[in-house]
Amino acid sequence: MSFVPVITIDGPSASGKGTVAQRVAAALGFHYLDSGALYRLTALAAERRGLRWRDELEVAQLAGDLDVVFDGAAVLLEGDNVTEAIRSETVGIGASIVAALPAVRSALLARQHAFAEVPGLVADGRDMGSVVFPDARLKVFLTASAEARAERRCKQLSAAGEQPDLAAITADLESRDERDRSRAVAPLQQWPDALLLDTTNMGIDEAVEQVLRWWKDVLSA
Ligand SMILES: Nc1ncnc2c1ncn2[C@@H]1O[C@H](COP(=O)(O)OP(=O)(O)O)[C@@H](O)[C@H]1O
Ligand SMILES: Nc1ccn([C@H]2C[C@H](O)[C@@H](COP(=O)(O)OP(=O)(O)O)O2)c(=O)n1
Repeated sequence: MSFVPVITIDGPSASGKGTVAQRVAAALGFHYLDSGALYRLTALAAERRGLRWRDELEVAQLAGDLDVVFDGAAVLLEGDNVTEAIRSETVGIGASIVAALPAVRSALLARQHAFAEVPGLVADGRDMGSVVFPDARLKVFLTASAEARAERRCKQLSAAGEQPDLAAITADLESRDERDRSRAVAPLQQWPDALLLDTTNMGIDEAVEQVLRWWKDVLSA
């Protein structure tokens, strides 16, 4: 696996990881892994089966057996198009809850490794550089202030036809970040080998350009 070049982009919710990772992947012709989608799919599948998000063994078994197809931008769960359903705030909270269960994380590991194919992979999440792809050639920790992230999430939800409440979104982001940071397994953290990219006052283009510059540096080192 390690001969496939991997770029990891980890960071808190709504920092722009997915947007930047997809743009970098497109620029380099690399594959893209949205690892958060796997936790979101697990949470949604559990809800649909009537399981509680904290039932570790049942949810882990479900995660291991997930029938998922990533078809371009579309995501199918057991043949059902859930592209929008997995993006709701409720499913995001569920994802953060199931993601704290060690057996669920193990059940999703092989599926994530399978994304590392030639010519390369850009993977975004919380533990891409620390646990899933520790040998990645470039590791980025992408963040922004809680205010900037809450505003971005609100705009994103409005564009999707929801009517978000800024105060509720801010509270939700903060409690999700806290859960993701304080869990025992694979906590969200900026590890020493990751380069910090704070996009509080930076546009998407600039963030993408910075990652591509770092990648050039890696290749020429
Ligand atoms: N640097 C940036 N400046 C302004 N908005 C951004 C920036 N990066 C991302 N966004 C916007 O913020 C929202 C959340 O980005 P997303 O990539 O979904 O974040 P994450 O994957 O970290 O949750 C998107 O609507 C995206 O267009
Ligand atoms: N590699 C990952 C990716 C996501 N998670 C968990 C933690 C997050 O709260 C949820 C949802 O992740 P996702 O990246 O889709 O969430 P955001 O779009 O950043 O809000 O899943 C994780 O624990 N490890």
